[in-house]
Amino acid sequence: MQMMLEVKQLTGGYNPRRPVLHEVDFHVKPGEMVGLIGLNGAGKSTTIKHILGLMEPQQGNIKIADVMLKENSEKYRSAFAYVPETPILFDELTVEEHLRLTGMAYGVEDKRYEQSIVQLLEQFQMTNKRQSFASHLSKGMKQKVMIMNALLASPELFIIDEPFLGLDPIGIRSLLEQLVQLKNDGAAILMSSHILSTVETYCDRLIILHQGKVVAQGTMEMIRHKAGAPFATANLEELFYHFTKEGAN
Ligand SMILES: Nc1ncnc2c1ncn2[C@@H]1O[C@H](COP(=O)(O)OP(=O)(O)OP(=O)(O)O)[C@@H](O)[C@H]1O
Repeated sequence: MQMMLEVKQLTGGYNPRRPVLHEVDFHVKPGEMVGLIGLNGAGKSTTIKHILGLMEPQQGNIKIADVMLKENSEKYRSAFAYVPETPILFDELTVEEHLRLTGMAYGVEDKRYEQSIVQLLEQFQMTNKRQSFASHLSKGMKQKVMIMNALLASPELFIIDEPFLGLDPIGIRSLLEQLVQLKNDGAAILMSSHILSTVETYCDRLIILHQGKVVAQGTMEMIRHKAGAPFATANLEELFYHFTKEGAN
């Protein structure tokens, strides 16, 4: 099966003499939700910045939809939508204007646009905020606008950074339902989160980053196997602790 996202032997960071990431290697296929987890400072956001093309790999390469950014930036960029941890909106635009902009940027047809935004606004309990300016929204509502924009764009790959923090329980459930639907329809999803129970329940595979290295990856079964016999029935939190405790690797 074609890889939607391929990160190959990625070494990178903010200073060429002191890389933050060391030969990070993983992929996400269509129809898969993959969780990227690690302690504070493990390198999750740095990995995501490289994938977004905001940072240049020092070694290795990244492909989205089979192309590197430098080979075909339009194909690379239009294949994914990114939901950042901290919402980034235009204060002077309304919720609907944000959605309209996304619809235009991703070429969403008028008919699908109308149907989608009515559904999204309802699912995320934002119908009565349709005409509100972004500056008048709460933090969680801003996060919902970012998520609705990504869902409206409906790309082949979603990159979602710590999506649950600002959301209320209904928002979390709506997001998870939508992600499962998208995945079942063939989308690839890379999600970074500290909420391990949710990651364990929803992700098909996991990548555990520790001090800029992948210390374990695969299905829960594969990660349990790697941890050894005492972890045969361990949950993700126990496995996470095992692989990220001081000096684990
Ligand atoms: N702008 C920056 N300049 C220099 N170093 C940075 C910068 N941003 C992050 N770092 C360093 O890179 C390392 C990885 O940080 P990163 O933000 O990728 O971690 P993270 O896994 O996303 O953590 P968290 O769970 O806290 O969000 C840390 O040592 C951090 O200090």
